[in-house]
Amino acid sequence: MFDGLKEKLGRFRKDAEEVAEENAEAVEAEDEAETAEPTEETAADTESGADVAEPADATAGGQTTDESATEPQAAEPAGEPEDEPTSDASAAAEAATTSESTAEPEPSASTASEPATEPPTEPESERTDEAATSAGAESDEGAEPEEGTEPEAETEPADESDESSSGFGFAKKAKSAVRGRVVIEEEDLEDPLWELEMALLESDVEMSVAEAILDQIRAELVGQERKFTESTGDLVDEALRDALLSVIGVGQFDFDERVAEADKPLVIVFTGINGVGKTTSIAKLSKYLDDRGFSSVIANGDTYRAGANEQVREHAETLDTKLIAHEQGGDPAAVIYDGVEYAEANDIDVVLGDTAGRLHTSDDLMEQLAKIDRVVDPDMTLFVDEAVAGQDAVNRAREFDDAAEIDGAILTKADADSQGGAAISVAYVTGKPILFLGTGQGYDDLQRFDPEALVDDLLGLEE
Ligand SMILES: Nc1nc2c(ncn2[C@@H]2O[C@H](COP(=O)(O)OP(=O)(O)OP(=O)(O)O)[C@@H](O)[C@H]2O)c(=O)[nH]1
Repeated sequence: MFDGLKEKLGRFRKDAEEVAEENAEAVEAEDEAETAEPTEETAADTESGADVAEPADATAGGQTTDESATEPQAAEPAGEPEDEPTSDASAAAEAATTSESTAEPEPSASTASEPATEPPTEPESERTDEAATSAGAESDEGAEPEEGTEPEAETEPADESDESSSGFGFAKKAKSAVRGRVVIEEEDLEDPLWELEMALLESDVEMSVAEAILDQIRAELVGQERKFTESTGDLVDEALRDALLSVIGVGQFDFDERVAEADKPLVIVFTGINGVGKTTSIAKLSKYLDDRGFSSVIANGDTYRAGANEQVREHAETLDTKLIAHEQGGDPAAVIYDGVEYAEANDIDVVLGDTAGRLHTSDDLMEQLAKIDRVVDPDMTLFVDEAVAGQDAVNRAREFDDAAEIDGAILTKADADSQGGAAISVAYVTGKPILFLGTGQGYDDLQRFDPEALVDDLLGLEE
C-alpha cells in the first residue's frame, strides 16, 4: 500500500541527510583547520590580551581559535566528541552562552527556526573580535577555573544584532561549534525540500497539504543544533514524521470507543459517488462491529439504482445481518427511519444506512441527504471514496463536506493505491478524520485508520 510514496520519501530522507552531513563536515573541517595551528601573531597577541581580528567567516573560530592560542585546543574530533566540553571549551561556551544569555535566549528549536534576518549592525571583524576577546580573555585569565567555581561570566553581552549574513547569530554558531555541534541551515535543506514537494505533489497530495508538511519540516529542522555524532538522518526522520502526523491525524477519534459510549442505537449514514465501495464497506463494517460484540442492522437507502436491493441483500444473508429495504424508488429517509425503529424495538446497537451513489452537484440527491439528516438525525455521516482516486477523492470529500457535513471518511481500495495522496490529504482538507481503509474485497479487508502506523510504515520505521 502506498509503495510509490514510501520510495519517494526514502529518497528525500537520504538526500536531506547527505546535505546536512556535508554541512557538518564543512563545519568540522573549518573548525579543525582553525584550531589546528594557531598563528604566531594570534598566540603573541592573546598573550598580551590584545584584541585579535578573526577571519570574518569564522563560525566558532572566534572562540575556538582564540583558545587554541593559549593551548592546543582539544578540538572535538569529528565523530568522537567528548560528551562534556573541555574546561577551556566550556569556559568559552560559558562565555558565549553567558554573553548570549543576557542578550538573547538559548536558541530553542522554535527560536532557532526563526533565524534573525536583520543585517549585522557592526563590522564583522569587530564583532568577531569582541567574541574572540571575550573567549580569549576568559581562557587567558586562569584557563582552569578553581574547582567548583564558575568561570567569571563576560559582562559584554553579545549584541542582539550580532547575526551573521547566513541568518544565525555569530555567537550561537560559535557556541555550537565549541560544543561540537552543527547548525542545520535553511539553504542546506532547500534542494531536498524541493524534491520532497515534487514527490508529494506527484503522489496526489493536495498542494495546501504539501505546503503545510514542508513548512513544518523547515520550522523543526532549520536552526536545529546537533552534536557531530548525532545522525542528521534521525533529525530528518523525526521532522518528517511530525509533519506527516500533523496533517494525517487531523480530527482523529477512537471509533470503537465512540460506538461503545453512544446511546443506542447509534445511526451511521454512508454517502459518496457511485461504485466507490459504499455497500461493500457497510457489509465489512457490520462484520467489524459483530467481531467486537456490537449488533447491527443494515437499512438500504439506495432506492435509486436497480439491483441495489439484491446486492445488499446478498451481503446481509452472508453475514446473517438483518436488512431493512423498501421497493426501488421509495423514500430513502423513510427506509433509514424504519431501520432505526427496528433497532430500538430489537435492542440493536448500530444502524448502517446505505444511500444511492451521488455527485455533490446532483441537487435532488443532495436534498435527499438533507432530508435524511432532518428525519433521522444520524450520529455520523461517513463519506466513502476510493484511495486510488487521489486528488479527485480529496476534492469530492471537500465538496461533500461543504454540501452536507460529514463526520469522517472511509477510503476504499487502498490495496490498489501506491500513491497515498488521498490518505494524506483528506483529513487536513476537510478537518474530518479518515476512520477506515478498505484493503480488499473480503469482509475482513477493513482496517482502522491509524495515522502513526501509516506514517511509520511510509518511513519504514515500523517495528
Ligand atoms: N480492491 C478493492 N475493491 C473494493 C474495495 N471496496 C469495494 N471494492 C469493490 O468495488 C466495487 C464497488 O463496490 P460497491 O460496494 O458496490 O460500491 P458502491 O459505492 O456501493 O456502488 P453503488 O452501489 O453503485 O453506489 C465492488 O466490486 C467491490 O468489491 C476495496 O477496499 N478494495
